[in-house]
Amino acid sequence: MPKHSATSDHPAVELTELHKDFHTRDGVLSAVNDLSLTVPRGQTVALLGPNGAGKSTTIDMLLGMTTPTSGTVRIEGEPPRAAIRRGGVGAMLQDGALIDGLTVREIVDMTACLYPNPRPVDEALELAGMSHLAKQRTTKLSGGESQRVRFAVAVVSNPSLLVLDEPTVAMDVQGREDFWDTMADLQGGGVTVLFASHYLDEADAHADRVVVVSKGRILADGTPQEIKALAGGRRIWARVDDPDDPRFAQLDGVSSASRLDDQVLLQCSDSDTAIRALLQHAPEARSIEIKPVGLEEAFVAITNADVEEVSA
Ligand SMILES: Nc1ncnc2c1ncn2[C@@H]1O[C@H](COP(=O)(O)OP(=O)(O)OP(=O)(O)O)[C@@H](O)[C@H]1O
Repeated sequence: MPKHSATSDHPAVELTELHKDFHTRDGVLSAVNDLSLTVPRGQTVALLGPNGAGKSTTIDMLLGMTTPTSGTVRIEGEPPRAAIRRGGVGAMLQDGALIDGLTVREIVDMTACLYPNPRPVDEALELAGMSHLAKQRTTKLSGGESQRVRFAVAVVSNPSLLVLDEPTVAMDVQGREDFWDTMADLQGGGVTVLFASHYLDEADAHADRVVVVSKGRILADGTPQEIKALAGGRRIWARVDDPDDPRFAQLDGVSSASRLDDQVLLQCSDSDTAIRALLQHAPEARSIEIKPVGLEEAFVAITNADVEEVSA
């Protein structure tokens, strides 16, 4: 168990009405806009959003690296710096530089010395799959290996909260699998995880909760299942004689219809009702497929709806 997990009743993360404005040549850019988020201990949260959504800025504020324009950040009831000082937080950042000229072990060892109750260095190297490269100098590492070192650095303080900004970028398929296997062990031990990612399959497979952010605001917040349901649940594809028939969109259980070559694609609010209505309206329908909406499609639908709303 992580050492801080039972010390207080506060949630792992509490972001309250966070705002961050950047003053640029073109005026004030609102990177994070009234963002509030509470993460209970032990939960794994994926922060998803298009480029420039405000994910990294939110993470920077969470880690005390950027001061919010307004709003508050608490980690297990404390300001970020206090939580980090006691070793309660491990972080992997997008551009976290590794000191040149040191070996992998020296870097992890040096980091361990900064904290009161670190994990044994060998264990951190093992968790990151870097034991065999412990003597390697950081300048000789590949992109994926460098990411693993950042992970070893993140876990060596024995944190109860891991904050990871696009953790598996540059990792190959095996590296990603190993990483998530290790994460599963840490999650099983009660560690809270907040990670930003562009890999929606990772969020779907490994997060308890998905928070979709765009233009600094939260657009959707729920389990991967709930987020997928927001985009309309299921879709039906069928070959029909007239895929342009506008009456498909009016069928019971159907929220919208579109043509795909010689098929009609029905976006369903209730796929059971929709399939009955489809067969009644177009008995010739064939090659019928019903598929759930994936997280990727849901993400696109949610963020596109936001663009349309803003430009309307
Ligand atoms: N230091 C800064 N000065 C000015 N603007 C900034 C600064 N840092 C970030 N921004 C702007 O704030 C917005 C949010 O950026 P942020 O890096 O948080 O997005 P992100 O969701 O992490 O994007 P990505 O997925 O591309 O990493 C962007 O428009 C970005 O250009």
